[in-house]
Order: sequence, then structure tokens, then C-alpha cells
Amino acid sequence: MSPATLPRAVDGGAADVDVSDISRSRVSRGTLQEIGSLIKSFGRVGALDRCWQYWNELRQTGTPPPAHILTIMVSALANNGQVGAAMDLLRSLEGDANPAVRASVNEVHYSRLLTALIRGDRFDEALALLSEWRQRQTGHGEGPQQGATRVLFHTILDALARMESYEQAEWVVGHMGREGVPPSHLSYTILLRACEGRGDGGKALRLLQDMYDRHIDPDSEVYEAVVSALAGSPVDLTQDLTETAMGIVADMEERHVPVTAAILIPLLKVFARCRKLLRGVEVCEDLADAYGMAPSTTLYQHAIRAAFDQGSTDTPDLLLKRMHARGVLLSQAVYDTLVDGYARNKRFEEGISTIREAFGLPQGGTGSAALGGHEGVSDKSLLQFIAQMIVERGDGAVDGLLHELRHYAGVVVDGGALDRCVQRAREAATAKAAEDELTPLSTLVSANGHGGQTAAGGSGRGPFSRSLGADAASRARQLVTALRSEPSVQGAGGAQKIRVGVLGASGYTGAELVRLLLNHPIVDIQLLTASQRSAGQTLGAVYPQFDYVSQAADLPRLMALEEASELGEGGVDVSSLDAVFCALPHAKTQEFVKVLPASVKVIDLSADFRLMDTDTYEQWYGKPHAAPDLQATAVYGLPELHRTKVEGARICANPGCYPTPAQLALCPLLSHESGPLIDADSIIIDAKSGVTGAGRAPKQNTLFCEVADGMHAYGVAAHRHAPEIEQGLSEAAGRPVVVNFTPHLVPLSRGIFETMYVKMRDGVTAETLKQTLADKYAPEPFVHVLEGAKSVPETRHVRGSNVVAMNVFADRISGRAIITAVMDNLCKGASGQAVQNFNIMFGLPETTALSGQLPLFP
Ligand SMILES: NC(=O)C1=CN([C@@H]2O[C@H](COP(=O)(O)OP(=O)(O)OC[C@H]3O[C@@H](n4cnc5c(N)ncnc54)[C@H](OP(=O)(O)O)[C@@H]3O)[C@@H](O)[C@H]2O)C=CC1
Ligand SMILES: CC(=O)N[C@@H](CCC(=O)OP(=O)(O)O)C(=O)O
Repeated sequence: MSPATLPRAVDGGAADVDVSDISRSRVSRGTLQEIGSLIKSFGRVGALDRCWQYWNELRQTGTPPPAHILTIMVSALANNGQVGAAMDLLRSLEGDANPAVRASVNEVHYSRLLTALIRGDRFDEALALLSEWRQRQTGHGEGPQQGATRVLFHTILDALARMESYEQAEWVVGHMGREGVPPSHLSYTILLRACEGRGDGGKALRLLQDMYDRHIDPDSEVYEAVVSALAGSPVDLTQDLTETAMGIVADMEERHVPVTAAILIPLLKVFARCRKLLRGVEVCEDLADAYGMAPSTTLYQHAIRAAFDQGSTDTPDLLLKRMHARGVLLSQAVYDTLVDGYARNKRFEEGISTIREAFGLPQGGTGSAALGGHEGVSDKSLLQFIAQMIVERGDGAVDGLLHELRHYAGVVVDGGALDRCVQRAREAATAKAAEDELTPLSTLVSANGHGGQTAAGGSGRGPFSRSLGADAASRARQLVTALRSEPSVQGAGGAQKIRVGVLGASGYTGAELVRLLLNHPIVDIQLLTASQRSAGQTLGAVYPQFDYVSQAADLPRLMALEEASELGEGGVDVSSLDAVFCALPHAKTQEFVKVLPASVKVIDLSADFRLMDTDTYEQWYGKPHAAPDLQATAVYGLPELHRTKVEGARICANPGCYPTPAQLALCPLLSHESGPLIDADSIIIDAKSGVTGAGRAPKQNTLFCEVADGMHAYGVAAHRHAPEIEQGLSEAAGRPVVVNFTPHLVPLSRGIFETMYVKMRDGVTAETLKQTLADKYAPEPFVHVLEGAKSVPETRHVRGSNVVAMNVFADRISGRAIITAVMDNLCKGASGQAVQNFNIMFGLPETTALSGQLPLFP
């Protein structure tokens, strides 16, 4: 078992843990990393006597305690209310005769204790501890010690700000100066974020002035925090906050601080609060034009929401027109905002008509085109809207919509929203009135039909075959139940499964998809495609292993992609599928998805929908994007970083193999709440891949003699995964990031190994990086940050599994760290991740069909 998996066995917390089991299974192993795991595990369940037991065992070996195990021990004590004991421990180590033992204590340990003290309202003790730490430091001036001290001050500031102890936080900033650690712009950012949180624009302006006075240069983030604080401030009618906000923008321009997209939304909010919404939109548009920013959908979404909040009847429509005129994308979020706004304001007919017009949905049509015609916009919210309308209005005007509702009754619907509708109907209407209002439902229910997607048929199993209750509210309840029952996702007991197709099934990632999906309890593989080369064959003919397993007995034959595209031909109606996995060569998916009905969800393993910017796509893939409107709605599916977006996606762009570990390792370090922990301008990613990464299609460069017994770099300074990695890192950092990225081909069939070299921010240690990643991924089933400073992840330990394993090492060069990460390129790097995304998109447990894929070693 890999050391990384050890603590996961007890991740469930005290309730799930049999403490005796932990010791029985692990005490004999006795390695350093296992001791770390044990202390962590026992700390989590509050068994401090056991923590001490293992700590003492470690100390008895005479080995200086590794800093990260000390962090675990200190955290275990502090989290269990034993801050005093933790302090004594640090003091005893610092007083040790052995310099290596003394060196094991660093600012991270103090930072843990400071946070615990502040959380326990022990402010004075925190300051005393900090000053004690300061006294132990040698060296003066702006050196590493000063940087580390500043980090500790920031720990205190952050904890105070979170507890809303603003006066104390401000005092700390002043105190920093007195202690010879002048506050930095980060110190102010922490305070400003607190002002933002409580909407104290006045204080934010004073802090900004303070920075000017102290000659600390504010950056874009500081200005954004000030404007955000203004946006949350109570509106004083005697003072026009919009002028103040524009003054801040003028300051930025004068000081040559870039006006970034991040400031536009708070700016808009200031205008909205001062009832100058449209003026605010104009100002933001002008700034976007002046600074070459792309028109932002989110900005308009906020404006539309503000218009609804203010009860304005014309403005949402006006804003949609402006978006249209400026070519701004109408996203799912805009759609949801419109649905929500019109529903809140009870302007149903107007809402449906505006939404239909804006999104190009046919008026009064039925079926898929009517509700899902706009690519990437799910039917879910409009369906809820219509259902709400039925409950609230129920008059003849909605009769026509019932056809659509009936057609769509099988889609997955958020029952909560419908529950709320029903609740409101209950409260608002008498039983009789409600009965009248809900009459059209009986038409729906008695029709008992659903365009082929429900399991109803004549079997009596379908959601609409239940008999109606006596009163309208209970019928409404039945509607909710029916909509919730997700017939195509039931699986158990012979009910219908999710119908999927695998396009490119004869390729390496396609075959890996089939391998995983055959173990998926509620997936029914209806379609497998290949090129003309393999069309007509069974999968077993191209991959004999599928002939050896009974689960594969019913797989369809490989069909030529062109044949499958001709809907209804060749025995499979692609439009009847719930989802397709596209494991096709680049550019093929675009062509296929363009003609696919919007009711079919897409998980694309190629690079076709990964780059949000279609110009960048064209630059790297050598031809214009064939479906730019679909690209605009696609979601980049790295679940650990974008899970919420994936949930609502229709098209999910599965990340590239190299970009997966790179982003998992680096994004959390760039998006850290205290600011980037690493320098975004000097990242080096050195990557190696096994040969399956190049696909199964025969090519000279993957011949045995070309790859065996040697290795080589390829795509040097020109690999198309560089822009993909940069896209993710830039989003995390909130500014453009470029990387040195070099891939290599190594004589392995599966596996990716990445070594990432980073320069750390002053005062940040490799331990901080590691802890950040460990904290981020602690709840994640597939990402493991290895315990122990010497555990180097190996590709052989993740082979065949959906796991990414990584570790962080302090470089011998001060201020630098090295991160290594491994993954199976075909599994987490492609097909496993695709199944993970699929599970998320269909609201299934994310580990379905994946947790059983144990790493295959030896
Ligand atoms: N391999 C990997 O580790 C990773 C791959 N990817 C991406 O996943 C996709 C698939 O990769 P991979 O499985 O390795 O590739 P393969 O070359 O192994 O498989 C490609 C598949 O597409 C089919 N195909 C090829 N040309 C056509 C065509 N003109 N029309 C229809 N079907 C066609 C092939 O059919 P046939 O067998 O009949 O030729 C085969 O089924 C690619 O976009 C790749 O970049 C992403 C992450 C990792
Ligand atoms: C070894 C090898 O050749 N690897 C492939 C990347 C595999 C992958 O992830 O491809 P996509 O980004 O296209 O999905 C390459 O370098 O092109």
C-alpha cells in the first residue's frame, strides 16, 4: 500500500474510526511517514495519548523530527485545545542541544499556534508568542527572518479579520511598523478584504490613504478591494459613491496600475446601488474597451440581476440587447438569472417570451428544440420555471407549455425548486382554488407519455402511472416526485440506465473508457464508433481482452462515425443517447457535436473544447474552431478545481494529460488566499509520458525502435499543452502566467511523470506549499499528497487507477521548491477523468466505476 493511502483509511473522522485498528494495522511499519500518518489520524479523533506515543517513538530513534511531522503534531495538539502543550513542545525542541533538532522548528509551527490562539480569543498570548519567536531569530533587516515574521503577522491579521476583530487587526498593522517589520501591500489587502466583507467603504478609503502615506504601492487587487468595500457600503444620499469610485479608477490610471476585469463588477455594483445601473454599464463598457478587455458575460449577468432587484421592467431586456449588440455570450448563468428574475417578479409570460427571443428558442414549439435549442443551456431551469408557472398560475395560458413539460419530464430536475413552488401554492391557495389551478396537470399525468426517455411504457413503472391523490397539493407533490425520479438514471432493479456512446472506441482512450464503463452500474453502452478502418468489427476483434470478460458480451459492434452521425441510420439514434464520450482525434469532435441534439451531453477527451479563446485555439491547432459558439459554453472539466461548473455542463472539455497534474499541483499555490505562494513568472514544468499518450494509430515515432531503450524531448518550446496549462494557471493567479514546459517520450506504455520547479514568495517554505496542497486535496478521493519529505511518487504506483500522487520538496537552493506528480495518462489523464466528469454531470457519486480501479503493481 502506498504511504499516501494510509491516512485516508481514517479520513472519515472520529465516528468512523476504530482507534485500535489503526494501531494494529500500522504500528509495526514504523517508517517516518507512517508515524506522521498515525499522528494525524489519532489527532483527528482526539486520541492525543496515541499522538504522544508515536511522537515519543520517533524521538527515541534519535532522528531529528522532520518539520512536516512536527507540523502534524503541533496541529494535533492545537486542534484539540492543547496550545500550551504545543508551545512547550516547540520550546523544548528549540532548546535542544542538537542543532538539527532546533532547525526542525520553523514559522509554520508558530503560525499554527498563532491561529489557534487568536481563534481562542487569546490575542495577547498570540502577540507574546510572536515576540518570543522574534527573539529567537537571528539576523536583521529585510532577510528571510523578516519575511517569515511578516508571514506570522499576516497569520494573525488573517485570523483577526476572519473573526471580524477589525480594531485589533488595524492595531497589528501599526504594531508591525513598530516591530521593524513594515506592513506590506499584502497586510493591507487582508484588512481591505475585511472591509469588503462588512461593506465599510469609509475605512477602506482611509486604509488606501494610509498606504499612499506610507509609500506602499497599491496593486489592482487593493483597488478592487476598495471598490468592493464601497459597493457594499450603505448608500448615503448626500454623497455620490459613484464619483468616489471613479476617483479610484482615476488614481489607478494615474499610478499606471492596470485596470483589470476584476474591478468592473464592484464598480458596476457601486453604480447600481446609487440607482445608476445603466450609467454603470456604460462606464464598464468604456473601461473594457479602453483596456482591451473582452466583453464579460458575468458583468451583464450582475447588471440583469440588479435590474430585477430594483424591480425595473425594461432594463433586463435592454441589457440583453446591449449584450447582443456587443457580441457578448449568453451563458447558462445569464439564462438562470433571467429565469430567476422573471419568476421572482412573477412576470411569467414576459419572461418566457424574452428568454425565448434572446436565446433563439422557437416560440410555442415543443420538444427538444423548444427548450434546449440554445447549445449549452440546460432545460432544467426553464422547466422549473414552467412548473412554477403551472403551480402559481395554472390558467389556460400555460396549457401549450404542458406539451413541453411532458416531453421533458424525464430530465433531472432540482426537486428543491419545485418543492418550494408547491409550498407556495399550498400557502397561497385554498384547496379548491389550487385544484382549479392545477387542472392541467391531470392532462399531463393521464397522458403518461414521454418521447421514449422514461421507463414508463406500458409497464406501470413510469413516474406518471401513479394514481392521483385527492387534492391539488398532493398532485403537485406527485409532479415533483415524478420530475425528481430521474427515470434514465435509476439503474437498480432493471429500470433504465444512462444510455451512452463511446466515439473512437477502437483507440486507446476509447478502450479505456469501455473498460471503466463496463463496471459502471447504471451505464448502458449503446454505441461504439471507429474510423472506416475498424468499422464493422467487434471490440474483441481489435482488443481481444474484451472477449475474455462476460460484461462485454453485449457490446455493440464498432460503427463508422459517419454512419452514427446520420441520425437513426445503422440502428442507433444518437439523439436518444443521454451522453457521448468523444475519444476522437482533434477537430473531429467539433464537427460531430455541431449536429448533435442539445439533449445529449458531451464529454470530450480531445482538445477541441479546452481552450476558451478560439484565436488561441486556431494559433495552436492550425485551423479555425469549427464550433465557436459551442466552445463558449463548454466547461473545462478538472473536477477537483471546477466541480461546480462541471455539474451544470452540457459540453465538458476533459483536460489534456500533461495539464492535469500540472494544474492540480500549481493552481492552489497561485490562488492561495494570502496571494500567490509561488512566483508566477518562473514556473518550469518538465514532463514525461508513456507511449500510449500518442494514441494507437500507427506512426513512425511510436515504433518500438523509436521509443525503446532511450528517451527524448519533443515539442520543445512549442507543445500545444503549454497554452492549456497557462490558461488554467492564469485563471488561478488572476493574471497572465506563462510557463516553461517540455514534454518527453519515455519507454513506458502508461504513465506521466512531471517535475515542477518553483520559486517561492518571500517567507514561504516548501512545507507551506505542501500543507496547502494537502489541505486542498484532503477531501479528494483521487488526489494524494504524499506524506514524508522523501516519498517520491512513482508512475508504477498509479498505473490503471484514477489517482494523481504528488509531493513537494524543498530545493537545496534557498527559496525554491520542487514538486513531482504522477498519473496514468489513459485513466486520470483521459478516460478515468472523463468518467469522473460524467458522474458529476449526472449527479452520481463521483467515484462510481472508478474507486474499484486499484493501481496495478507490480
Ligand atoms: N492517449 C492519451 O493518453 C490521451 C489522449 N487524449 C485525446 O483523446 C483522443 C483520443 O486519443 P487516443 O485514444 O489516444 O487516440 P487513438 O488514435 O488511439 O484513437 C483514435 C480513435 O478515433 C478513431 N478515428 C481516427 N480517425 C478517425 C476519423 N477520421 N473519423 C472517425 N474516427 C476516427 C480511431 O478509429 P480507428 O481505430 O478505426 O482508427 C480510434 O477509435 C485524442 O483527441 C487525444 O488527443 C487525451 C488525453 C490523453
Ligand atoms: C506522448 C504523446 O504523444 N502525448 C500527446 C498528448 C496526449 C494528450 O493528452 O493529448 P491531448 O492533449 O490531445 O488530449 C502529445 O504530446 O501530443
